[in-house]
Order: sequence, then C-alpha cells, then structure tokens
Amino acid sequence: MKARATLVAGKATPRGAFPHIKRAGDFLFVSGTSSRRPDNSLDGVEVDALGTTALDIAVQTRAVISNMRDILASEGATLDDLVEVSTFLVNMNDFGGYNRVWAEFFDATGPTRTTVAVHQLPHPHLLIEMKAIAFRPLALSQENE
Ligand SMILES: N/C(=C\C=C\C(=O)O)C(=O)O
Repeated sequence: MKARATLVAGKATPRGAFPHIKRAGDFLFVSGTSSRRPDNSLDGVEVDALGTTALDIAVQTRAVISNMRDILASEGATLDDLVEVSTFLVNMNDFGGYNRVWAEFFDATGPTRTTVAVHQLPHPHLLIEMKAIAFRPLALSQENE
C-alpha cells in the first residue's frame, strides 16, 4: 500500500514541498504545524502602530492544536486519535502557558508528548510549532465517509 499525502484545502499552504498530513497504513503523520492562518498572518501575534509586537503563547498554542484538528479531520481522524505529539518552543519561559492550554484538550490518557526548546522557528513571531502522529485505522475512517 502506498502512503497517501494530503494538502488540506483551507489551511495555510506549507512553506515548502511537503504535505500537511501523510497516511501510512493506519498511521497518520502531521507535519510541523504553527498558528499560521491561510492568509499567512499568525494567530497570537499583535503589532501596534509603532511596531510594538505582542506574542501570546496561549493563543498560539490553541491555534496550533486547532489547526492540527482540522488537518486530522481531512483523514477522518480527531485529536482523540493522536498517539504522539512533539512540541517545539523557542523559549521555555512559555512552558507554563503552553501546558495550561494543552490541558484544555488532553489529559494523561492522551498522546505521549515531548517538548523541547529550539533556537528558531520559520517565522520570527512564532513561539510554538507541533508535529504529531495519530493512529486512525483506514477502515474506521472510511466507515464515517
Ligand atoms: N513544518 C514546517 C514549517 C511549518 C511552518 C508553519 O506552518 O508556519 C517545515 O518547514 O518543516
């Protein structure tokens, strides 16, 4: 069986030659996802008239999870199907804000999780990016079509 790559309509276009999500058998692999909107603006970023920039880790985290939810839906999967999430923060001082929003969506029965800090993400206003693996048997996804 060949793996199936999908570019999801209505989501921000990937900033490179890769899909939003790839199905390999019953497993789904979600590319690194940010709070980027389809128009390439970012949730959780406000810039005032003087150029002062306010970045909000809670808003960005909620947007990332929401974007992943939409991407999973393209394969008939939900956040409940996630088995592993990797999170990249640019600053561990944001860990608390990120962790609180995470708990709005998941508990200890949810996906395994690894959180690391990285030097940079692909846009200077991004505080967080996540990639994920889900288990959603193809047969179950097709039942709901
Ligand atoms: N996944 C990658 C970037 C995602 C950026 C975004 O969604 O804003 C990548 O370059 O590998």
